[in-house]
Amino acid sequence: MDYISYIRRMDYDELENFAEHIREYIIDVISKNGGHLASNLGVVELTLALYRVYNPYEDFIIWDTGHQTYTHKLLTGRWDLFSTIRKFNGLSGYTNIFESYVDRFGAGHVGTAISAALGIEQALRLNNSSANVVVVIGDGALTSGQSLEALNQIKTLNSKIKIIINNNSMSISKNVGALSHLFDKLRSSKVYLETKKTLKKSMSFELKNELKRIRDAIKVSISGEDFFEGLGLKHFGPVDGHNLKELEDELKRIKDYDYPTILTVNTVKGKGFENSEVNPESFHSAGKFDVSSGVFIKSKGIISYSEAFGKMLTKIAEKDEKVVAITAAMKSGTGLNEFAKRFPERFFDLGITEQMCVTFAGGMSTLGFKPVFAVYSTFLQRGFDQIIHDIALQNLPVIFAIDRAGVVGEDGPTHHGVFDIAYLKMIPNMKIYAPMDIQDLLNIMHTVFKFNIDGPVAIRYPRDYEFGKFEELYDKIRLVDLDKWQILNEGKDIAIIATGYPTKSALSVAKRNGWTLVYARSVKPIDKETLSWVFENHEEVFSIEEGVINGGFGESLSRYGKIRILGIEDRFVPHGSRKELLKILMLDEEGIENQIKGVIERRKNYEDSNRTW
Ligand SMILES: Cc1ncc(C[n+]2csc(CCOP(=O)(O)OP(=O)(O)O)c2C)c(N)n1
Ligand SMILES: CC(=O)[C@@H](O)[C@H](O)COP(=O)(O)O
Ligand SMILES: [Mg+2]
Repeated sequence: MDYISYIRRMDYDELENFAEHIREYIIDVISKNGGHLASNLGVVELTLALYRVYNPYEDFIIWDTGHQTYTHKLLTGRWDLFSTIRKFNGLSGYTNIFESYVDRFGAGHVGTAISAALGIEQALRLNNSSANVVVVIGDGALTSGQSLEALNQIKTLNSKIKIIINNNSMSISKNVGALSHLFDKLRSSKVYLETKKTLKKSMSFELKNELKRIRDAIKVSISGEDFFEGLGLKHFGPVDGHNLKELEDELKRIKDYDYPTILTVNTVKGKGFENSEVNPESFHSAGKFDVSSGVFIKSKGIISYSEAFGKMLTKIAEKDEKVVAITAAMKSGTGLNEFAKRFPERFFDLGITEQMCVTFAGGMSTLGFKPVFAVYSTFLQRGFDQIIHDIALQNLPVIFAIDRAGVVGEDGPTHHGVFDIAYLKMIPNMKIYAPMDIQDLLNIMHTVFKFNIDGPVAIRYPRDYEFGKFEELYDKIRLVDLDKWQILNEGKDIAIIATGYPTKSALSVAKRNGWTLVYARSVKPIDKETLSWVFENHEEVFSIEEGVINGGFGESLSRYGKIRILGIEDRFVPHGSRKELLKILMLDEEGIENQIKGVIERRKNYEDSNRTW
């Protein structure tokens, strides 16, 4: 069904009913699949109005981050498939160019849309095409470094793009930084909105112009020169993002302007579902929930790595006033809520600025502080140069708490944290630890802070959980020899050297088969003594890691002897549950056993066939 011509035939009452229908559908599916509920509920009307004015099949609509594109997907040929969203083999939770050509540019990370749109616009020009280029970007994403870099080029590139700010005052948590205050002021220019509402029915042309003049005066008076106008864009709005008629009028107005334009649209994150309106942060990246109560469906008695990390850091900070925590807009995801409440003066949410966070941590460390940058593995990719240039080169003692290391599940390839071992391991001075379980995460943290570190340290752990309570684990913390590998099972012929999460599965396999299992808590430095012992005493040696093989842990061991590496082959991993993905990657217990037995079998067959000859 072609929903674009369908919505264009509707009157506003029909359109409003359709918006409600879309909301109900999204709520129903996301309550079962999990997903970015609040962001999507906020842009239903915006997407409908946008696609009545622009045609996504002809124009180029670029959605920043792509996490708010559920209505876009529903309207562009994916209505019937929507129940598969974020499931293995189902629709992606983001824009994805392999899924549909109207997903003009794939995303998942924040802040790429304006850059991509400017590139697309220049390419269209070279092709003599007059298609429109429109960006939809959240107020959080607009504050990220790459967005600002791109905004700075709009005038120079003689661009005509239209940027729509979806201003809901929220990143995942409350948006931070000076620009967020500017957006708040714009949002609450109620004088303008209310005057407009009162006058709109009887508005003459003169009155309309007078109103625009008032609006412009308000914008300038609250912010000095309008920030966006200073960058060469015409700035319109704010417009009520849930009023279809107003939205459409304003979108039509900017469509034909021959200059780059930015339109501020005020939306309510989580709109239309009471629980997500009241608590948009919890419903940003929502797990499964019960629609009637709005309560999340969670297993009881579990603790996640993130939660354990956050609690442990709070404990450590109680005793050590030099410990500070830094996040790039991921306070709750990285488990830092408690720390932020306990030590507000030692907690820094710097917004979506991973590069800045790395260098900021470096700066603090030069004055004797112990900065911990808690960051998802995939987002730390943004800070790669800063890690080398600002931290490692100066051997600064900064701790990188790398959450979501390994496959993350339903967010998929944009978010899997499978590259960090490879991109960190090659950096001189960098030490990398990968705990096999939550207990050892706490042990590593305890040890790292006990003995002052003398350079950068990364601790990587997965988006996973265990049954148990923090207090019980905390009671058992102990100092560990960080750089010494542990022989957890001594067997014969076959040895496995495992690091991080797959260690537990590998241990079960080793025990069952009488093989040796060495736990490499330290990815770098390599424990050469234990490694030599392994090579000298076993016929076949395997390594296991939840990360890419190219440039990974196993590859660094291959310099010292013959090793078979189990990890992630040279391809992007799709989305699906973590369990499903570990299975297809053959990194769960069954997969590890089958891979090793397969090698042994092939070797035996080869030897047998050689003997026959
Ligand atoms: C580089 C990067 N850092 C962090 C994130 C995590 N993240 C996803 S959405 C988001 C907030 C975006 O806020 P906004 O753009 O205002 O969108 P909203 O959800 O409010 O509509 C963050 C921090 C990310 N996807 N990419
Ligand atoms: C869009 C985005 O990047 C985040 O919202 C991310 O999906 C959060 O992931 P978690 O659910 O693992 O915190
Ligand atoms: Mg926002």
